[in-house]
Amino acid sequence: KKRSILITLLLGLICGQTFSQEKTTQISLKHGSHRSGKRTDATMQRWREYGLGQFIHWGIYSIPGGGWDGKTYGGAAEWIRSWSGKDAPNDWRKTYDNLYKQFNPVDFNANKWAEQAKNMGAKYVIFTTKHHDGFCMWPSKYTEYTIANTPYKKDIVKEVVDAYNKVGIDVYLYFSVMDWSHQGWRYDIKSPEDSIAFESFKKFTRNQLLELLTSYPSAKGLWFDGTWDKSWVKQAEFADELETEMRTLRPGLIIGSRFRADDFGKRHVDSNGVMMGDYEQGWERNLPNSIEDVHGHDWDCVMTIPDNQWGYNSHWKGYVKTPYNLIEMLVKSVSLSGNFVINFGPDGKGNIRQEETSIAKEIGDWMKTNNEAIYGCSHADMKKQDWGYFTQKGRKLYLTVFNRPINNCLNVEISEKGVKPTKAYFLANKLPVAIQDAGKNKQNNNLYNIVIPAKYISDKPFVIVLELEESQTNEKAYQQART
Ligand SMILES: C[C@@H]1O/C(=N\OC(=O)Nc2ccccc2)[C@@H](O)[C@H](O)[C@@H]1O
Repeated sequence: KKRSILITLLLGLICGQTFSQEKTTQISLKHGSHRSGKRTDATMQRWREYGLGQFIHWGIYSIPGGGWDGKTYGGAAEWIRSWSGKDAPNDWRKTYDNLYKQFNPVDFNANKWAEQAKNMGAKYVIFTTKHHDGFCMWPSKYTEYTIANTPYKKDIVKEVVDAYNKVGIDVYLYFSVMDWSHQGWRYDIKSPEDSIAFESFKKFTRNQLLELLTSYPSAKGLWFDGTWDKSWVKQAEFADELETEMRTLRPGLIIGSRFRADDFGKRHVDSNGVMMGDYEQGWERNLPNSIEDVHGHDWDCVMTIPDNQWGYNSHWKGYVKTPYNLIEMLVKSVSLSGNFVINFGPDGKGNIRQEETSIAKEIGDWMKTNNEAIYGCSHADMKKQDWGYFTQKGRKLYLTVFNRPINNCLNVEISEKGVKPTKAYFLANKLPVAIQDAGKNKQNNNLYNIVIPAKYISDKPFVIVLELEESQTNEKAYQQART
């Protein structure tokens, strides 16, 4: 018996020692993350308070709109140039590569787009300067494949930046590193020829990025894409130095986690699990389900209205999200301390389609009444309830109700020890709402029922404000319990 106790103790010691070594060993990286934790500067805080953004995918791919010669195809419309075989118009590439010669969006009016985005309640816009096909919506001097060589001629990026800034919406520039139009682009680097070609591509990419930052100084950040292929993943040093160069050129610049890979090809988070970039960009057409999924990072979710079409597609297939699907995703994003960005795909003439216009209107109407529960709000340390979501700003909790309980009682569990709600009222009309004390649960948390008046009818999600007393301790008491 004594021997077995001794062996158990020894094993425990060895495992404990191994575990503690794994926990503290950091892999030394030259090109991993250069900062951990959230950025605390004012520019990033402004980004954090946006809540709602607009994505715009607009380019040559908007001309075919997912089809050709009267036939439509299933893939993402902005990828049409890459389609081949039965899923593509025959002899497609040559046709596509000449489409820019007919790009003349006569209906384009950046001020109208900006007005619509303003009315929707968007605080920032992400605009495609260059998508994977390599066509530049600005007159880049590093390639002929630009807006300058189309019948339209004018600098669309400038028109968008100026129009959106004029109505107080910040602009972020989407840039695809992958560029199918450039001779030097490679998916991987497998030969000396690949290396030489890719060196010219890297130089071209750096030139274009510095050109964008210099030409549009009011752009607050870059939203990178097309960085998943091995060729780019192998450029840890180059990409790291380029990111540093861009941040030096534009102090405060905001760049997400999708730009570069570390010394070992790790993307989004480096080999030590530390996020690279200022916010997590992996939530693409996907949302975190809990605050744990967010890992304490800033993040944005970019979302299409149909299933998976970013560029204009004349025939939306599959499920098209309703305004209230999108409003629920927006509130859920803010309740988990993220931003929600809704994509619009204007057509080849520069029109925003009717479906997107009516969604923007419906969301805008809801935001006009309820934006206090969105702007500047973030996660509340409250137990998630079925009736909807909590967002918080200071000592105000915003309860956005999507699923009204039959008994009209919104369960609320306050884990901050000793903190009680002082009053509750509808955000829309400030009419008071009763707070019923419902005792304590087994974690000794205070329970309450917020009682929605039976006569209150709403066919839309609504917000109740719950004001809390000042917190009794600077550390939330329950956190001590958890450690
Ligand atoms: C915003 C979208 O970004 C893309 N691709 O994103 C991703 O591939 N996202 C992704 C992939 C795997 C996991 C997580 C995100 C593009 O190909 C697409 O055309 C669009 O511009």
